[in-house]
Amino acid sequence: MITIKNLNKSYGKLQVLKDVSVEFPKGKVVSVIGPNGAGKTTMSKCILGMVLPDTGDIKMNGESVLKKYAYRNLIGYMPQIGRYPENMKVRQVIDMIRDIRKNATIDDELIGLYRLEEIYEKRMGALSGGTRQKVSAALAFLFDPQVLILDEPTAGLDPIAAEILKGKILKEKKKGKLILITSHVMSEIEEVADEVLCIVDGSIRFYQTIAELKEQTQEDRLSRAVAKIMSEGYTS
Ligand SMILES: Nc1ncnc2c1ncn2[C@@H]1O[C@H](COP(=O)(O)OP(=O)(O)OP(=O)(O)O)[C@@H](O)[C@H]1O
Repeated sequence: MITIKNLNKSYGKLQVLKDVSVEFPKGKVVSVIGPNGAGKTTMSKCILGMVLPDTGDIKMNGESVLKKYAYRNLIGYMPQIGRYPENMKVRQVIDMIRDIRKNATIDDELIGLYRLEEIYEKRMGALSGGTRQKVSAALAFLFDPQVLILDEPTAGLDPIAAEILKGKILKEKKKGKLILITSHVMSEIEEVADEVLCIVDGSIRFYQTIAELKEQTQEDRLSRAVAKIMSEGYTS
């Protein structure tokens, strides 16, 4: 569904992505892991067209996305930190985004599950960090996109809100969507993801299913399997 080929990106002298090639199939939840600063968000932003790679290509459903725009309608994005006009009310933000895509199919399930209507008249600037995350999650899923890119989606969410989001992720996966999740929480990845892509220092360290990782390391917990691979220098 998304194919990345020989992607390179530098910021000044710092090479953040080094010849990254990977293929993400539909109907999977892929967790993107790796140390802080490894290049995970930069890769996501390249897919979204928010960062232009220096070299390489990204294809969605067989077509290059570089310097194109229409494909973005197929992707829902939840950023690590959602930035909104502080003075706008929650209702105004949601209406504004809806207005941009008048003819799109609407999936407002998360608006209901998070009871966002109850805070519609609050200003974005007055929301707690977790509530702001709920708005970001609701917006990411709002247009029923084929692909979801979620950057540390449960960071800051309370346990109930996090469960609701995990449930939603699994529900959308069943519909054949591709969901990429950046996360540092291994227990959570284990609950929702099928595959793990590990990026270290701008390069892919491994891309395997959770079952393969456990089998290869003979560990039954993902956190231990990943720790073992990282410390013992396994590659695949
Ligand atoms: N706009 C930018 N200008 C300059 N350097 C940047 C920019 N965006 C990211 N970087 C640098 O690129 C590197 C990779 O950043 P990126 O955000 O992709 O990492 P990450 O793997 O998502 O990290 P984290 O787990 O901390 O979110 C970091 O060293 C970061 O400082």
